[in-house]
Amino acid sequence: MRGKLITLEGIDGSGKSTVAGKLQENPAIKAFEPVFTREPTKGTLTGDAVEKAIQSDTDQLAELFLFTADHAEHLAKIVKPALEKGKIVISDRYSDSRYAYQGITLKTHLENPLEWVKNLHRDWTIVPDLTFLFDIRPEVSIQRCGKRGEQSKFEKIEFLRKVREIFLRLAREEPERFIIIDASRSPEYIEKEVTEKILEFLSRN
Ligand SMILES: Nc1ncnc2c1ncn2[C@@H]1O[C@H](COP(=O)(O)OP(=O)(O)OP(=O)(O)O)[C@@H](O)[C@H]1O
Ligand SMILES: Cc1cn([C@H]2C[C@H](O)[C@@H](COP(=O)(O)O)O2)c(=O)[nH]c1=O
Repeated sequence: MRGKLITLEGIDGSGKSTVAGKLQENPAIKAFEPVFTREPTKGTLTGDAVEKAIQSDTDQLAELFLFTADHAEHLAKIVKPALEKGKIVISDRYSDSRYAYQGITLKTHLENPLEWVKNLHRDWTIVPDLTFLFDIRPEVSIQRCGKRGEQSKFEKIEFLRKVREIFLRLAREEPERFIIIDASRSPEYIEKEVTEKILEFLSRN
């Protein structure tokens, strides 16, 4: 039986990686022996290319294709093999990040970048079975990013406000797939809520 793909999404600083780390140590989640992964991938040719691209003023269309190439590699080498073995896969960021972020960065290149990027994926991607959207005001998430000391070119309030709007639109369009999490709560509270929702989902599917 095919496994289940669960994704964590949200703007920079929304707390996805912190909760992903907690889930990896959570006994109730560990019992399912899930595969934890992320996009952009780490330690791969495509993930390294993405890392370099987002640290420089790479053309937005070129950046999209690098993120998308990384997604193809992620599917082929990690996601598909795990799902075919019946495993649960939990990914910290996935395609919805591309739709939300490049749906904004490509406004200078394309008339309707969100639909164009979604169509680019349509015939070959794997749609998640469950997506947690860590929703937070960019004013709060940017403060958190500042505290952790690193600054990516995407960590700008007005940009993240537009990215957040796309994430919320994606969630409205697929209410059966998305669970919106109030990411302003404590990491402990969010871990508990996400764990409960995952266990509930797995008991039904
Ligand atoms: N619920 C929370 N409340 C307060 N601070 C938090 C919370 N979750 C994470 N943080 C802190 O905010 C910063 C960003 O957290 P984290 O890296 O988990 O966010 P993220 O969504 O993965 O960000 P990015 O996508 O940019 O990697 C870290 O310094 C982390 O310690
Ligand atoms: C998968 C993906 C990510 N991004 C952006 C989101 C972040 O600002 C950076 C790096 O992500 P991380 O979680 O901080 O490692 O890249 C994007 O623009 N498009 C994507 O498809």
